[in-house]
Amino acid sequence: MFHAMAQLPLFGTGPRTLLDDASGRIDYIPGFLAPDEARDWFERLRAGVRWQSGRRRMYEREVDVPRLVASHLLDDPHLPAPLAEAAARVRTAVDAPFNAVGLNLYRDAQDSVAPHNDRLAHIAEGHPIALLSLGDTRRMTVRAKLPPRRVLHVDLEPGSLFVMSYATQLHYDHGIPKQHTPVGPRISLAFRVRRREAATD
Ligand SMILES: O=C(O)CCC(=O)C(=O)O
Ligand SMILES: [Fe+2]
Repeated sequence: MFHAMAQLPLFGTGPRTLLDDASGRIDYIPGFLAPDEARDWFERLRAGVRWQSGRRRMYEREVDVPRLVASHLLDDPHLPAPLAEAAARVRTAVDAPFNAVGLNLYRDAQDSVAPHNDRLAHIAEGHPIALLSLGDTRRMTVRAKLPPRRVLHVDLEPGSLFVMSYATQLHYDHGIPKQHTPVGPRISLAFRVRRREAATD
């Protein structure tokens, strides 16, 4: 999945493969972006993206998801510049034809994403999901769907890249829980290869 790993500019402690077996592969690359660059993209995206309150159906009601969201196709002529730059950068490390990015803004410790797997009906089969983190560090929990329910906790630091293979979405849920200690805002960029028929959804 990765190429030219040795040539990546690394500002952290180096890439780590957190999981690599029949259930899938997860890689964490701290310091994928330089700290200044991560800060710059964070500020520009926080100010420049049309953030929306996400809605999801829960039983009969619609409820707000506890974070702000946005999404873009990468061939959008109005793609905000930092997203185009980020997509190009991610493509240098992950060999996948990413065509869409989902953005999440966690405003504070109360914002979260519930455990889930990304919707495979929307993702072209076999392609990974790459999460670029900006802003404050939040902890991701990855938990196997079946017993024994193996759990991974990963602190997603600013400027890091977290890559989950397609297979992991079948075997694991991932989420960002609310936390008890105060934390500043975080933005994540989720790069995906969307199926053509799902590209506008
Ligand atoms: O914020 C993150 O790093 C995770 C986001 C996520 O799981 C998603 O957008 O599907
Ligand atoms: Fe997800």
